[in-house]
Amino acid sequence: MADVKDSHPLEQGGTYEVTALRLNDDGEGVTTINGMTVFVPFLLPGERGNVRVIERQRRFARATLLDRYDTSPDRRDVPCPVFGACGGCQAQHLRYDAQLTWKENRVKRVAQQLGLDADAIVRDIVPSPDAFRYRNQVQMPMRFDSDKKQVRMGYYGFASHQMIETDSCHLQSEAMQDTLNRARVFLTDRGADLAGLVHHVIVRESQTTGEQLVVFVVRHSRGHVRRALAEFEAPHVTSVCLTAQPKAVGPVWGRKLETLYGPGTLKENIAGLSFAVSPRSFLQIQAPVAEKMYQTVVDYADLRSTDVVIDAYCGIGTLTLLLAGRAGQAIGVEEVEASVEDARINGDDLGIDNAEFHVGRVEDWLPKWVEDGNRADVVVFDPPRKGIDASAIQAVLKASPRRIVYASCNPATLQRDLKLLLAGGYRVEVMQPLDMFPQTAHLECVTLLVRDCCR
Ligand SMILES: C[S@@+](CC[C@H](N)C(=O)[O-])C[C@H]1O[C@@H](n2cnc3c(N)ncnc32)[C@H](O)[C@@H]1O
Repeated sequence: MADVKDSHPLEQGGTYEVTALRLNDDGEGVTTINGMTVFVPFLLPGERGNVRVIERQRRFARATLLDRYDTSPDRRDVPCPVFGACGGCQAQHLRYDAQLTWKENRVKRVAQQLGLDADAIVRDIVPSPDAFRYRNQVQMPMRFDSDKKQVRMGYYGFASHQMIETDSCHLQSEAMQDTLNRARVFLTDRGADLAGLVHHVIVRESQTTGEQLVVFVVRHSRGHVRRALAEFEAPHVTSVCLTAQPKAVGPVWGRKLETLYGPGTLKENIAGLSFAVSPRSFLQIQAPVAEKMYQTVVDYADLRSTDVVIDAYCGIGTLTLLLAGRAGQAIGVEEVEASVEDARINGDDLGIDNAEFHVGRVEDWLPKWVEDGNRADVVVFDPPRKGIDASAIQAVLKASPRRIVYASCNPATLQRDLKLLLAGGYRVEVMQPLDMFPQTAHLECVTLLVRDCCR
C-alpha cells in the first residue's frame, strides 16, 4: 500500500497560503493543503494566512501562522499579554458570541455523529454571565530564580512545562491575582531557603463570601518551613495550608495536607444551599453556571418522592444533596475521601437525612451495588474528562433506571459513552450545553437519557 505521506506533497518546514475553513475542538483553524488536513492555531474561519508546516503526521499536519491577511468579523482584541504563549486559554481572540456558537455546534456534532436530530435535541447554550474573571481557583507554578534572586510565576505554555510569566491572568478575580502577587513577593523576600522549596501556590476563593484559602506546595515540609509559611497574610486569605510534593512537575497534591492557620475550608453557596469545601475537593469552577447546570440536572432527573437516585462522581455532594430534596433516597459515590467527608458534613449541616455517601471508584462500586440486587430509579453521572468507565456503563444498563442524566465536560468521551447507552436501550431526549469556561475550549453539557420503554 502506498504510504499516505507520499500521496500528499506537503513539505515539513514548507510555507503555504491557506484559508481556515472551521475551528477544531481545540479552537485551532482547520484548513487543507494538497488534500491534507492542517491545523493552524489562531487562524479563524474565513481568514487567509501564510503558514509554515511544523509537524506532519499520517493523516494531518500542524502549521504555525506567519502572517494573517484578513480579519474575521468574529476576531476581537485580546486583553491578555501572554495569550498565544500561555496554555490556559485557546479562544480569547474569538468574540464571546462566536465562542458560544462554536461550543454549541460541537454538541450538535456529537448528536449528529450519533445519528440524532441535533436541531431538535440540542438546546441553546447557556452563556457565562462573566466572560472574564469567573474562576474560583488557580494552581500557579512558582520557581525561585537563583541568579536574579527572585521568584518567577506563570502558567505553563501549550503542551510544555515552559513557564510563561504573568502577574495578571484575566480569568481569575483581581483579589485572587493580588494574593498570588503578594505570595510571590513574600517568597522572594524570604529568599532561597524558603522560596526554593515552593513550586506551586494554589488559591481558592468563595464566590459567596470572597474568602480565600491558600495552599503552598513544597518539595518537603519541615518545622521551620511550616512556621515561615504560616506568616503569609493577604487581605482575603482566611486559611493557609501546605502540602508536600517532592516533584515540581506532575500531580500537584502530596499525600498529606496540613492547615497552618484558619479553618482550612471555604463556604460556598450554590443553588440556595451552603457547602463546605476543603482544599483538595472538587468544586465547579464558577458558581453561577454551576447553579444552572445543577438546576438542569434536577429538572431532567424529574424525581418522584419514593425514588432512589444515585449521584455517581459526587464530589462534595452538591448535586446529591440537591437531588435528595426531591427523592426518597440519594446516594453519592466519590473516590476522594476528603470530598466524601465534606459531603457528609454538608448533609449534616443542611439537616438532610435521606442522603448517604460512599468512598470508592464508580466502576468498582456501581457493579457491586447492582450485583447485590439494589435498585436505582434515576442515575446521575458527572465524571471527569475521561468519562464513564465501560464497566460502570454495563452496570447502569443492568440496573435499568428510568432516567440517566449525564453531565459531561468533554464532548469526545460524552459521544463515546452515549453510544453505549443508546445501544443499551436508552434514548437521548435533550442535550443542554453550558459555557462554564469562557476563553477556553472547554464546555459542559447535560444530557437526558430515558429508557426506551418509559416516556
Ligand atoms: C466533574 S467532578 C463532579 C463533582 C460534583 N458532581 C460537582 O458538581 O461538584 C468529578 C468528580 O469525580 C471524582 N472522580 C474521578 N474519578 C472517579 C472515579 N473513578 N470514581 C469516583 N469518583 C471519581 C473526582 O474526584 C471529582 O470529585
